[in-house]
Amino acid sequence: MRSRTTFVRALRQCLESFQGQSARASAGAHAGQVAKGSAQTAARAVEIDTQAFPWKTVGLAAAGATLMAPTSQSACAPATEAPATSAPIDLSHAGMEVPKSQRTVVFVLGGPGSGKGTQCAKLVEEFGLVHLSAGDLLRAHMKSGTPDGQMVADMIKDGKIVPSHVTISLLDKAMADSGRKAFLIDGFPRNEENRAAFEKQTQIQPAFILFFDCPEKEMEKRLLGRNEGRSDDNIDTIRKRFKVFLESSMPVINHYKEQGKLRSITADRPQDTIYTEVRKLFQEISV
Ligand SMILES: Nc1ncnc2c1ncn2[C@@H]1O[C@H](COP(=O)(O)OP(=O)(O)OP(=O)(O)O)[C@@H](O)[C@H]1O
Ligand SMILES: Nc1ccn([C@@H]2O[C@H](COP(=O)(O)O)[C@@H](O)[C@H]2O)c(=O)n1
Repeated sequence: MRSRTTFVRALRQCLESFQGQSARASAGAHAGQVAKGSAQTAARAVEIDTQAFPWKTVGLAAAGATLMAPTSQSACAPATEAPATSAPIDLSHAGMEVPKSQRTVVFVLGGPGSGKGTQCAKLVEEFGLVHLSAGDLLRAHMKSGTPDGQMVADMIKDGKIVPSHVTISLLDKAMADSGRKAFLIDGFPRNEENRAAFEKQTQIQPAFILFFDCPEKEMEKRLLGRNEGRSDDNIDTIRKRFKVFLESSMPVINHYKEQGKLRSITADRPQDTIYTEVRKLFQEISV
């Protein structure tokens, strides 16, 4: 089983290999923006470029980071605007696949509208982790014209959980395409089937689970006010999603609680107050 120590080691390795550079890769986050919400942003999850920013932040950020990718550049494009540096370059950022055994994952869970995507965007901004939202990847997939796209669209509209093999394939591909090692996986695993299939297929155990604990009333208010044109942000589907969360996702959260891996955050507070607590979890492991 992969431990917290392993997570720290992986992050340190990244840190060491990226001194002098900062980077950021995200499933849907521009700096300072909320990560969720559109197929376009999800598509960016797998578009990582190798251009380097000057060193900006400390800790995991340094570990991290590749830039948000301009869509015209391939993952293997040379670092045309990189500042001069004698620091070693991690080839994982140049399009080479990182071995699955070196991947480190934090699952980000919580009810619909609990603020997972919002807080992930802040973590991406500060720590440079790769944010992969399962929902965003599925929404992009449903628009991709593939044969199961309509099935995924119907299931999302109905608040149902898409078969694990579809979601895991998308996550696995996004992880591989990123060329990176440390991931925030948001909205996954949603049920026991998701959890067991991910472990079996990837052999990855999460470092820990970041859980946003939020009352339904508050989540409902947020979802109804989100206004991103999502097919499932209507009161009928929202109620179905709450039911699925209680019946299918809570057992997964309880499983990780029993394993001592749950880091629970009270989520019906202002975003910045929440983030102050969230970031400490990641600072702890970056020192
Ligand atoms: N702490 C907060 N207080 C008030 N509103 C918030 C807070 N955090 C997020 N929001 C808002 O609530 C809405 C839902 O947030 P977000 O998309 O981050 O939730 P989520 O858990 O990722 O949802 P989903 O699982 O449905 O994708 C957004 O409009 C966001 O701006
Ligand atoms: N592991 C998952 C994650 C999501 N879905 C489907 O997507 C919908 C939206 O998810 P968000 O995390 O963006 O709220 C969700 O209601 C499911 O229909 C899934 O099937 N499996």
